[in-house]
Amino acid sequence: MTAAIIDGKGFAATLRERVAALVPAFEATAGRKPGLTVVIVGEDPASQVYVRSKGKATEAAGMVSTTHRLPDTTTQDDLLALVRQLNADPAVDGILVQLPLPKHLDESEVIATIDPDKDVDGFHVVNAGRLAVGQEGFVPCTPLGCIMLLEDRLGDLSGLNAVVVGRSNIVGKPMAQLLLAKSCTVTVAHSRTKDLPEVCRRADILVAAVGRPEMIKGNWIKPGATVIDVGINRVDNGEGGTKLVGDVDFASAAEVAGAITPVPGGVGPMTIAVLLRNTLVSAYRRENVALGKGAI
Ligand SMILES: NC(=O)C1=CN([C@@H]2O[C@H](COP(=O)(O)OP(=O)(O)OC[C@H]3O[C@@H](n4cnc5c(N)ncnc54)[C@H](OP(=O)(O)O)[C@@H]3O)[C@@H](O)[C@H]2O)C=CC1
Ligand SMILES: Nc1nc(=O)c2c([nH]1)NC[C@@H]1CN(c3ccc(C(=O)N[C@@H](CCC(=O)O)C(=O)O)cc3)C=[N+]21
Repeated sequence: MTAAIIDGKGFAATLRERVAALVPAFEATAGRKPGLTVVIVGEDPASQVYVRSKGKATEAAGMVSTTHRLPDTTTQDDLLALVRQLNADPAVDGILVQLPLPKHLDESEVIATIDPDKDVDGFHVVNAGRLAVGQEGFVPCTPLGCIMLLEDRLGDLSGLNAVVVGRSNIVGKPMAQLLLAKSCTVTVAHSRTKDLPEVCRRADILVAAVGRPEMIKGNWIKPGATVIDVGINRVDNGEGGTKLVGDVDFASAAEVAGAITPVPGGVGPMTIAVLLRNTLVSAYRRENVALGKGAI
């Protein structure tokens, strides 16, 4: 069997267009555009690239993008003061503090300081709690993007066996919560899981969010399963350069799976598109402008 390739990049482009199409109605009512502010501390080159592409995508969708670039020497107090200032700024609908932060800064305190109703990353404990109990809030962009791809491909997910490999607060755990909310039977695997290949083989839906290049092999996959590869790993390409690979060994997995996301071009582009979607939703909610259910 050769798996269908799930075109995350194409789906993300369509989602960005749908977001952009909903901006004018907001602007007409609120008298301003939705605004996303990104805060980046330090010079990490990969983070700089992500932040630039977020800024470009935000503007392309007709929203206001603001970026605060802070030096490595920024103190915790400086960063918290900036977050509080953004919380109080009515033109800011979404706040994203790019992670990871330099080691001397306390990420959890920074996230806890963001107004949960501007937390378009969905990382605040209030939003994690809302997701856990099924209340409206913000869902982390990467897992929400994965669910969109899964529902587009499979329709109703109820009753399917889903295995999530990875239990981080930003990907694995919210992914498991979302799959549970869609009535999947969910298993969360991690570094202490016994016989991971066997656990993976039970999955109709396999989500890999591990951070280990090409760890999940084709013979760990149930024939016909849908495989979502969240991993983004930069590795040697054997010719003196680098390339991006996922957490799934794409070549062997594609021979067994029914459908699979590629890296790049799969989940990554969805993360940014959902960030724009969350920012638009935040703007509509904050200004009490009606956004029909299921509009985005
Ligand atoms: N596409 C996108 O937009 C995004 C991609 N990513 C990528 O997704 C991947 C995961 O990210 P993130 O969740 O932040 O990573 P973390 O490092 O926070 O979490 C990794 C998880 O994988 C588990 N794990 C590690 N090694 C193994 C192993 N050998 N067997 C089983 N489980 C293992 C860990 O288990 P334990 O808890 O026991 O330590 C942990 O729960 C990374 O490649 C990252 O770059 C992340 C965010 C967005
Ligand atoms: N507060 C915060 N929120 C985040 O959402 C966040 C973060 N910090 N820190 C870093 C991770 C990682 N992340 C990605 C976004 C887009 C791609 C993406 O677009 N990837 C392209 C390839 C990009 C390339 O070529 O380098 C793809 O997979 O096709 C990947 C990864 C968001 N993150």
